[in-house]
Amino acid sequence: MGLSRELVGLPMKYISTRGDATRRGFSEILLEGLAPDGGLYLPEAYPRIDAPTLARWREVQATQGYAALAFEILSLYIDDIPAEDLRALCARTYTAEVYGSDAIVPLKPLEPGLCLESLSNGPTLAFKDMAMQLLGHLFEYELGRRGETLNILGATSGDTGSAAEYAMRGKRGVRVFMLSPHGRMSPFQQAQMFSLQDENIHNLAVEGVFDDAQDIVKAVSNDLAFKRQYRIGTVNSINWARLLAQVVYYFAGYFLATKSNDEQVSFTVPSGNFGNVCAGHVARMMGLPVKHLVVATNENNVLEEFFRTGSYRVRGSAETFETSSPSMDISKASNFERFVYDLLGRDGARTKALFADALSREGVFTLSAEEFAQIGAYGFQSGRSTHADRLATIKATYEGQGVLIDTHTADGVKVARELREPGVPMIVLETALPAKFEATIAEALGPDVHAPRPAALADLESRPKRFQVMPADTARIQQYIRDHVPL
Ligand SMILES: Cc1ncc(COP(=O)(O)O)c(C=O)c1O
Ligand SMILES: N[C@@H](CCOP(=O)(O)O)C(=O)O
Repeated sequence: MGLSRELVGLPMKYISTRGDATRRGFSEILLEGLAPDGGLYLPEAYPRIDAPTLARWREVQATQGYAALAFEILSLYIDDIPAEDLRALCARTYTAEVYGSDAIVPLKPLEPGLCLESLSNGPTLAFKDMAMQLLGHLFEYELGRRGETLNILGATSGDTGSAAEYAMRGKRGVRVFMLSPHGRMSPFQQAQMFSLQDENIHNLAVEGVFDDAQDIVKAVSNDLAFKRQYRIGTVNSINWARLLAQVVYYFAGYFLATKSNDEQVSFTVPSGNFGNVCAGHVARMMGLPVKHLVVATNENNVLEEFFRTGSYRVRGSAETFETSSPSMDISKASNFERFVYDLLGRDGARTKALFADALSREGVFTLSAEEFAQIGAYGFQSGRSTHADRLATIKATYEGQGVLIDTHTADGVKVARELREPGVPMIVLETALPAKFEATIAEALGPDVHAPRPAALADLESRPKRFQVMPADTARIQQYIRDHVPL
């Protein structure tokens, strides 16, 4: 596939998926988010892990823990932060105190050959904390070093928002403007965000779906004059640092599920914006022995359809269903562009033609037969799950294995059970905890089963809320930012 490089100590630089070949360092793209040509940043080439390195990393995880493994992986991609500082940032981020156990991402067996990787034991009970906590420390470090401030503009369908706000609370020099789809998140998710009273946190509930909010984030990021004047940064997975942090738990999960590096595993990833599974793609490109990356969607099945047909057909707001796995109610997977860029042999002009031209003109693009034939080499498979599947899976997993799972993880487990193969362990990423989606848990299991929640969140939904409803209008959001950012 020709997209990797050997570990020979070359400087690590980043380029855009849309053809801007300007080589930028990590710290620059950390604060920048989207590339100036509207593309997404990727490393010039993926570092390729040889067998001795993989063996050493297995040992590092077993003897020194997750933070040390994170440092090993991150240091291949970040060479403009001194190694000792980066090591300290990893150690400060990945602690048992924040993630509930020394293992940080323990595996939970479901049945022979099938397990969950627990990614949702951080402060906001979703996998977003795995990367967002690191991002909070990285932003604070880099802004402190430069003596600058940053105004983060984000979009959330339920979990990125609270993870970002919890990670950025009290961080020097950082303000957060978080757009969410008004009325479409669970009561717990809304309360997690809207109950925050911090001055530097602004919750803007947009009249629209997640994709409308994400479109606004991209439009603002593409207004380069505004972006520079108001120092706009991003925390969505369009920011490469988010993805990079997520690469680590694919390695960690692999080491926990296997005894030797000769074994292969597959991962099933409940998917929406394609950030999580794209991190798995990066891990696989680095040489992690992953057989399949299974993309599990809910009824909003744009991605499942793509991997089945080669056509990427985004849906408008009216066609985006409101489901019981609301964080995956996404019809334009912004991160998907990174994978397609790799699939097209890193042809920036073709990627731009598909994403900037065809998609905005017609709302759809279809790969050529030759391009579609390449997908198998990248290990992707896909499946879809519905509300009835979620209820049945939550019930079967609770009654059969005594494990209570959330609605998004249920989408993953349903698809994993369909696609797993004998002899290849299947790891399903647990992307949230059931406490966030109580109504559907009650629908699946009856009113007597309660999802446990941390004592500190017992009264969450009854706390006073601070948020503002706004139209899905880029100019109005920009005006709100002008009104709240001193120049
Ligand atoms: C609980 C949960 N599961 C799955 C997803 C989908 O992940 P991704 O957007 O990285 O595909 C999200 C949102 O991103 C989420 O919050
Ligand atoms: N599901 C996400 C949507 C945003 O995804 P991101 O990974 O790009 O931040 C959410 O819960 O907000």
